[in-house]
Amino acid sequence: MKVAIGSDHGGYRLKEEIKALLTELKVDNHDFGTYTTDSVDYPDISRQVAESVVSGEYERGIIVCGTGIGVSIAANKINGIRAALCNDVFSAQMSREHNDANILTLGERVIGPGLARMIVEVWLKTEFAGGRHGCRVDKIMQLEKCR
Ligand SMILES: O=C(CO)[C@H](O)[C@H](O)[C@H](O)COP(=O)(O)O
Repeated sequence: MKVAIGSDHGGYRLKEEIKALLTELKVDNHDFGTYTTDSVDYPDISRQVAESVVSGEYERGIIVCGTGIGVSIAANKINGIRAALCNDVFSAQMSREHNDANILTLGERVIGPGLARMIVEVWLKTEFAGGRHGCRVDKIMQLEKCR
């Protein structure tokens, strides 16, 4: 699996931790920045990661900001993206099983690196369950046509 990752300054340290985890897990990944703790605008990073997932270059994306909220809102503006803010393991599992989330967002100012690692591992390994959830995800994607 190829994974795109990114963060703003508020998520930079946790993004680096996740990058190390992906390398440990031998998951092919690309870091879209930011590369320092200097202040940047999270929609710019969200857009780059989201577009790389929609284009098919990367299968999934992981984006970190201070809370995980801003990057999630921004990523969900891109057609084809289902970004889920998961600051707990159960939500991470359900976001894959029920929602087929293709982007995970996390908040560095909310959770610690240990929990974040567990969330990322579960999110990467959990498959979409399909069935009744498939119809619901299809209905979500149809909402894009209303834009
Ligand atoms: O977008 C966010 C909140 O929804 C993120 O937490 C940002 O990282 C945060 O807003 C950045 O805030 P800062 O005061 O500019 O560091």
